[in-house]
Amino acid sequence: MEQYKRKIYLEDKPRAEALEQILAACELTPEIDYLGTVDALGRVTAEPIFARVSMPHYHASAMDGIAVVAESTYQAHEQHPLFLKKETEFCFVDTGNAIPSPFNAVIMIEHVHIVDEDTIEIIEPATPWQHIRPIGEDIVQEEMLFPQGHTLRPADLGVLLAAQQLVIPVVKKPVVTIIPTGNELVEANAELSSGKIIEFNGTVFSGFIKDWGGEPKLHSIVKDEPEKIKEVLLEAAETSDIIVINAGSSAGRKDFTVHIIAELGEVYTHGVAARPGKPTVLGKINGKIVVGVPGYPVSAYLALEWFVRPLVCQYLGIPEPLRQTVTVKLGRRIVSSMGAEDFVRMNIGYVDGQYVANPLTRAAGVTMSYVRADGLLIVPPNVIGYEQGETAEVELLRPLEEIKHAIVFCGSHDLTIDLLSSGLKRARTDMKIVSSHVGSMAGIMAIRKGEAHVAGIHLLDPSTKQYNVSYVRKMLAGQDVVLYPFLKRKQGWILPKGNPLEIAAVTDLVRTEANFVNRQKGAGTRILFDLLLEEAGLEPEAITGYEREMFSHLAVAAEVNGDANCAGLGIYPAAKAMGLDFVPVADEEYDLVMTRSFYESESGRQLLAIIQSAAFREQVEQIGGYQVVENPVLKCLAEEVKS
Ligand SMILES: Nc1nc2c(c(=O)[nH]1)N[C@H]1C(S)=C(S)[C@@H](COP(=O)(O)OP(=O)(O)OC[C@H]3O[C@@H](n4cnc5c(N)ncnc54)[C@H](O)[C@@H]3O)O[C@H]1N2
Ligand code: MOO
Repeated sequence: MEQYKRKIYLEDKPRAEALEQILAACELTPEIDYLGTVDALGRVTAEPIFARVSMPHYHASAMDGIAVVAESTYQAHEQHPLFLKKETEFCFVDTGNAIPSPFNAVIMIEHVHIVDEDTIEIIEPATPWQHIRPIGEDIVQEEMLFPQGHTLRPADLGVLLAAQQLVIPVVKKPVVTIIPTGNELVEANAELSSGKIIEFNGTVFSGFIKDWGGEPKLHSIVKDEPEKIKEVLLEAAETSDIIVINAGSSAGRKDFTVHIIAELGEVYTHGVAARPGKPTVLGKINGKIVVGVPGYPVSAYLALEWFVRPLVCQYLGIPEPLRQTVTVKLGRRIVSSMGAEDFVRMNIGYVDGQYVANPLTRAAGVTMSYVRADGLLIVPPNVIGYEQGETAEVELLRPLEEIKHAIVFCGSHDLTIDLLSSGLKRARTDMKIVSSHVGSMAGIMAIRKGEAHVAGIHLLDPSTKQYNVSYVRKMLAGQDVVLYPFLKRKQGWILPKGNPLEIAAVTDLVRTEANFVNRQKGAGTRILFDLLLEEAGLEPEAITGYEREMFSHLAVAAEVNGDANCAGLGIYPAAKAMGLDFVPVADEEYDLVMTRSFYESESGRQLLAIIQSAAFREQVEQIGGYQVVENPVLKCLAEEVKS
């Protein structure tokens, strides 16, 4: 599209300034919907609402018993029981009954002695209006029940019905048209080919907009054709209150969102000083605000929250909801760029009485990091970051209670952890495992720094040929931890189907110049590979791809799957999962190192009970290449490590 030049340099406008501009530029006057009360849940009142009748609207008995004239009972006393005659001096009433005149008090049936059908005896006087709900005790006719701008909750609907308000003026939900654009986008059920991307941002945006009180209208995918995009934008400006156009916001050859908005209306901002989400476009077409959010999902979700949520709230006349925050200790150093805000997705664990948070990947295309995140650390523009161990405030994306009950699992990746996780969730709906796959060494370090409850490790000591024990004794010396034997699993060569290069030993990698896929430093598999090299008298330089590091067994298998000249080292189930060949090299011991306080805690006991259950063992052994250690005896006791 020759008429539109690439825009290479974006602005760095402070987010608050960009927002202020569009809030001021938004010309919408909220409209009113009149809804039946029963349909008004979650809606925002457009006007103050007053009671049409009182509740109760008559004097009502608050108890089961008898109605009396209080003044005529004053003589009653234990020594001078008073006898009352039915109809003239008392009448029976039940809770909720109207109190007939001239009665003005109720005595509970438990305090009444029934002498015969027409006579009762009381031994205590009643005070005027006791156990009577007077007219308007709850709601007084004409009182204001709710101001405008109130979001109606279930109990609010009860009040409205009781006050005979049957039609409620609520603010119309602002209609937000969402326009996904891109030639590469396809529907989720399409046949996939390289370069095609499933359109899912639109559905996520719709969900957010519903949650915020708007009415999403998801347009079908629009191709990168300026004329088509213009047509859709102009139509959306007619039929909706706010427009969200997705992608085409940065510097690509077909990123012309900004030019089209400028042509059809005006652009206020292209580029905000916040990451991810920087290449956001803010403008207006025919009186309607257009928010051009970047394509990368995480950037898009944040940009939507920064700019679309405030527009929806302004329209509805409600404040923006604030997230709960928690103070955390940072498990890792956080680096941020000066002059821009950084939104860092964080995992939070509750370990040894404090919240510890670690950053997840900052890649804007990794949706799972947003899905897994417990919170967002927002680094202000004038802060270049935080040191490890510093405290910081994190906005929560989940309830704190949920975070508090999570078992923080660190260390080497193993497929059985997912089984353990679902087993735990089945046994205890309030508990879960949060795992991060950082490798065995980093797992031990996390235990040492009090950032995790459990770490899965498989570290072979080349000198003793023994797994894990020497590492725990050395790296966790002086700490209150135990080493729990968990699994035996097969490690071996992960190879393309049919093993075309006929690899069976490390020397074969050199002979065939196979493309090796390594694991990251500190991973148990990496240590095993280095030992194999050493035993064969080889240097890392002899291996093609020694520097190519993957962070999990499955990632290694996925690499091998795509390349007939490839080879990796990893566990059998990863090879099996991808239909690859496997040549066993070692039986390794995958153990769990945990703080003693966790081992002895209720959560720890629960976790070990699942590990030792027959059902779990069966599930694990079915995968193949695994054996759960039966009747395990702790390999390392806290006392040994401590001394
Ligand atoms: N040379 C530069 N390149 C890029 C820059 C830059 O400043 N200079 N910014 C990067 C950043 S940061 C972001 S964020 C993205 C924004 O890209 P666009 O808004 O132009 O989006 P696309 O390129 O069309 O898409 C990017 C990516 O997003 C995913 N995507 C897009 N639409 C959808 C959808 N409807 N559903 C799901 N996923 C979607 C998809 O993975 C696309 O590949 O630009 C960087 N580049
Ligand atoms: O701004 Mo991009 O949105 O950093 O990923």
